[in-house]
Amino acid sequence: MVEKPQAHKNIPVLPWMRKPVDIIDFKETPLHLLPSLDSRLNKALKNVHISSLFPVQVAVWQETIGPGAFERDLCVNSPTGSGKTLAYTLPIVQMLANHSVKCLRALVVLPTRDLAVQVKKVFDDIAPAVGLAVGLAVGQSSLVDEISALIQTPKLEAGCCYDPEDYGNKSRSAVDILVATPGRLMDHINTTKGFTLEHLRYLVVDETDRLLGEAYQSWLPTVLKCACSSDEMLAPCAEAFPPSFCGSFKTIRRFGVERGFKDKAYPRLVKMLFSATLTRNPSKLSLLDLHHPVFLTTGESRYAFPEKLEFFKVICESSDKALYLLALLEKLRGEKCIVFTSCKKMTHRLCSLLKSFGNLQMRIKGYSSCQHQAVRSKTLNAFRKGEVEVLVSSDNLSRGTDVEAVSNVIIYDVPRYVKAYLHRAGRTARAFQIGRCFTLLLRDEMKKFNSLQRKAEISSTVFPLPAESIQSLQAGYTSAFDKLKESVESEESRKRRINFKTARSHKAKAVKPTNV
Ligand SMILES: Nc1ncnc2c1ncn2[C@@H]1O[C@H](COP(=O)(O)OP(=O)(O)OP(=O)(O)O)[C@@H](O)[C@H]1O
Repeated sequence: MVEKPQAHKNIPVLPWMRKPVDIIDFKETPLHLLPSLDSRLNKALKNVHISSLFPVQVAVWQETIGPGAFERDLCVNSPTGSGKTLAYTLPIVQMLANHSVKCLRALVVLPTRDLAVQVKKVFDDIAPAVGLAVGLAVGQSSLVDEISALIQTPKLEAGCCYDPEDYGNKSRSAVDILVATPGRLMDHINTTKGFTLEHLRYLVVDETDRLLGEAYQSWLPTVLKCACSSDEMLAPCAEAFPPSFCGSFKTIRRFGVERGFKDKAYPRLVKMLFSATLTRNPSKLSLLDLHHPVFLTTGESRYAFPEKLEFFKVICESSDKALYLLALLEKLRGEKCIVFTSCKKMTHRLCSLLKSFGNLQMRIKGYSSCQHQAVRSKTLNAFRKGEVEVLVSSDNLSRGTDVEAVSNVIIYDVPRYVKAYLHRAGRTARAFQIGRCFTLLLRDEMKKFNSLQRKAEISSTVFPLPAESIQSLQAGYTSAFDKLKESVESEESRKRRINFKTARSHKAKAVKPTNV
């Protein structure tokens, strides 16, 4: 393996990040040439039409199952849509394939519920083939239902008396692998009887930069504390927490030797980090207490985009930006598109405008954090099935979401940061397919956009929209815009009325005499 020096020496990075393994040196490999692949997994992969592994998957396989054999923690930075999910699910499932006793050995943490559901599906494609059960802790169902899916309690026999304490201690994990969001994971750690991380061997932090960017009730130090024995626990942040930090939950990591590391008698907790924009911030990475980490990245650029992604820009005036979007959507009719806006308010307004434009016969839906989770999941499913052609969203959908056959991403509002641009653009051209990213640009945004392109090391060409196609939409657009104005005004006056009523009732309560 050739270890290439990193190009960006001016960015302060940890020493091990300066000598990455380049994923470009790995080639797509047919399953039958993959060393040591369990034949049951080979079959399961073929059942879901996977006949070869992508380069990042081969690179991770080499570090985990091959000569590297999980000796070091892994930090993987690989473009959007390059197959990072299977890169970690496959080695974990292969490693756990021969365990007959059920206990929670692998934990995957993701920032959102939809992403966790998506990753669980990838595990579900392969894990049952080797007898492994996969659980989901995301708050999709009630806590009680979730607990009964995750924890096995001993069957009670009629006529016998049970000590409730003893009964609770006999509860054990019903799953080998758990995919979770941080909030629900913390609920189980703090309150679920029988839920334990003491057997944990693999911890995956997917979308690492996003998860490390937000504290989410200190989920990371808690997980590390619960999963590592007290003498192994080295995370610097752990000392900041009092002994009662994990509530009634205590972890004594067992000394059952499955695979010793160096002179240690217990299996090490292997940590794997994955992102298309992996953080290089030493203080953030230090929170993970990584063990001789190996850094796998693609090429020498700080930001790598999918190979077959093409970039276009549409230049317009602020007064008719939405009109240009309409003309562009007309042009892309019949192809799946995601339109990215700057915020949920914009998503809502743009979506209303597009819907009230009568001539555009396309199924358009909005996806935003204003909506209930069930509504969002339903919308996403409809988009996956092709029942919705255009999805309008803010950054809620930009990370990790994998929808097949999205041909175009349209960036309606230019984001400030390259990372945000990269994740949005990466919803297309996935799995080495072709895709197009269009950016709508006002003239005075050109300078800012050029600087973003320089940082991202990409360039875009102007996408021509003929003047006639714009003019033909003008009348319909003006009437849709008027309708939108009316609905925004009525919505705002309704909000004002509600606020006024609420304030009046608060005031009335405040002056009510207390006669107790
Ligand atoms: N070996 C493979 N053969 C065929 N398709 C694959 C293979 N591996 C992954 N895919 C498909 O590629 C798509 C992208 O994979 P995945 O979602 O894991 O990408 P990712 O690198 O995690 O992207 P992001 O950074 O956006 O989260 C998925 O639809 C997946 O089914």
